[in-house]
Amino acid sequence: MEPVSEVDVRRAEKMVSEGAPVFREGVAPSTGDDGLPDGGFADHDVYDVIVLGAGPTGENLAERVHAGGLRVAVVEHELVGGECSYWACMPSKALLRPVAALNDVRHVGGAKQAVTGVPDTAAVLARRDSFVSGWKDDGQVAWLENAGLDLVRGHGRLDGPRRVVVRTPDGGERVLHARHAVAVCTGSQAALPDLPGLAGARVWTSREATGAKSVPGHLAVVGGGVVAVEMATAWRGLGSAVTMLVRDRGVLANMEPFAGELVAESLAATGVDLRFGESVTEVRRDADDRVVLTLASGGTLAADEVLFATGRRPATADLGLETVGLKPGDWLAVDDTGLVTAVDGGWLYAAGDVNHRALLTHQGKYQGRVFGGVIADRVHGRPLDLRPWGRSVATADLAAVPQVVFTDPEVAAVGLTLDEAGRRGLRVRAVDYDLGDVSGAALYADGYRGRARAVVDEDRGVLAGVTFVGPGVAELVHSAAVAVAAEVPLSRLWHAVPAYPTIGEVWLRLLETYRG
Ligand SMILES: Cc1cc2nc3c(=O)[nH]c(=O)nc-3n(C[C@H](O)[C@H](O)[C@H](O)COP(=O)(O)OP(=O)(O)OC[C@H]3O[C@@H](n4cnc5c(N)ncnc54)[C@H](O)[C@@H]3O)c2cc1C
Ligand SMILES: NC(=O)c1ccc[n+]([C@@H]2O[C@H](COP(=O)([O-])OP(=O)(O)OC[C@H]3O[C@@H](n4cnc5c(N)ncnc54)[C@H](O)[C@@H]3O)[C@@H](O)[C@H]2O)c1
Repeated sequence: MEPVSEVDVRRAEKMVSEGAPVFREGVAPSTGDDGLPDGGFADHDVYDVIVLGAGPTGENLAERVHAGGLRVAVVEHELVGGECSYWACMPSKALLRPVAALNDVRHVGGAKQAVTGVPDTAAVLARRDSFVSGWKDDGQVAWLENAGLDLVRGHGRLDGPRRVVVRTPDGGERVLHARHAVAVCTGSQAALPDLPGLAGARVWTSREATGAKSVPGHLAVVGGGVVAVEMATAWRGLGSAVTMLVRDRGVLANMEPFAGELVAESLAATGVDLRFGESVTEVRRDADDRVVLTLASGGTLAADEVLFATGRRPATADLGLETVGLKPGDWLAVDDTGLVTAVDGGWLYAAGDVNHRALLTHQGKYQGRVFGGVIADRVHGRPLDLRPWGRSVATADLAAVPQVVFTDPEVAAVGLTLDEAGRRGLRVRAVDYDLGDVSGAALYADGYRGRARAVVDEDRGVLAGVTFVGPGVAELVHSAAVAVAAEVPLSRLWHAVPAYPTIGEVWLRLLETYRG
């Protein structure tokens, strides 16, 4: 079976076997002005760089730092691989994929007649379990070790500049010293509202929603963001009755408005009870073990489970931030090279969810690659390239973040929405196209419904953002990411000829519409 690890194990093994740079004592020497106390601690507890958190971000950052010839410790208090591998991206997509596959077939005349049953939910859950390796991290630990990184199991806390105290699983304590840098890659956790009764009501967060062992009869979902719509899609597709309680007027508020509209329409068509402008004021479990929600509009709603998909908070509450002058529980704002802006001395970095730039695995990995390289360059005294899109800055975080929402229809977007571009003061024009009018889309699904928008930066003749909504559009997102990140002039995009008849021919239709 393919490695389910979010990191490409084979690539790492190849890299190691090909003799990628390994730590050599002396490459990054302690110069005496490195701020470490003289003696009093074991050499093996002195590292060039300490990485807190072995999620996708920490793994990538540590690998880059090590590739730069530095000695790295990675501290992890739960599973190597982090939220993404075990409680987020992988299990959620493993639940969604069978639902999407069935939806696809049900929209193709001649094929749909072959689908007469319902999903085998036990098989779906077992497949999900295999994608999270039964919540065991042996594969990722092996990757880490093969990559030459030292794993330190336990809860890490800062204890002043460049010092980390690790509470180890055996109840002991290990003190680590960093010669050069500490990189906080501790991610984020589900944020729950402060509601009466919530603490004792055994509500679901994204962890329970992606890890459930059975299909709830009736699931209530609070929230209208990405987790809410994806989990409503998954569990509705697997047979749950689903009620969504959305306090806003629509879902997916940060995307182009038509994305949320099409997704909400489709959720309603599958039988999801969508209630907009609705909030929960109290939660309790009743004697029958049902969860009872008191609603702001009056009345109550009883369900078997309730998922609070109400956003994220940084995993910084118990990180010793107060020992370096920061406030526990805060996001860690960084500059474009990853340095925490509020801490002097150039030693504290933060990457991934915890810096709040873009809460997505691929952006965390990207930051890991960029910031890891920066750390190594700074240690070796090599010049940085700080120009926008230079090797030492995470420019894409600001201008070209791709995201796919795996609902039916899918939403694939990159860069700025029309609204965001306007707020940034760009002179832009929106170009819209009905995806159902593209031959490849019509072939893909009978009655195909979808829409595309390109946001054109009129002053520069390039794309500021692109959004596709429709079945099967997920894989289009990278073409759009290339166009936006590379700032391909529209005049040149005409020469990127989409193959006929694919959904990608929407690119041609968007250009024709823009030209008029
Ligand atoms: C349900 C859901 C689905 C998602 N789906 C997608 C998706 O499809 N695509 C996508 O791009 N993104 C998705 N995301 C977002 C993605 O999961 C995060 O952006 C990603 O996990 C962030 O990676 P990270 O390494 O920054 O943090 P994390 O993955 O949270 O890793 C942080 C690690 O640090 C460890 N840690 C924390 N504190 C300490 C400490 N003090 N000491 C030691 N270790 C510590 C944690 O145990 C963890 O292993 C999803 C999120 C959710 C909730
Ligand atoms: N496919 C993907 O890329 C994917 C999938 C899932 C999650 N993610 C990432 O994970 C992050 C977290 O997702 P999320 O959906 O939890 O957060 P979110 O910020 O996207 O959405 C939170 C939702 O909860 C609502 N909300 C917040 N507080 C509330 C309250 N007290 N009562 C009622 N509603 C409340 C908000 O209005 C919003 O609709 C996102 O930033 C997203 O990028 C990505």
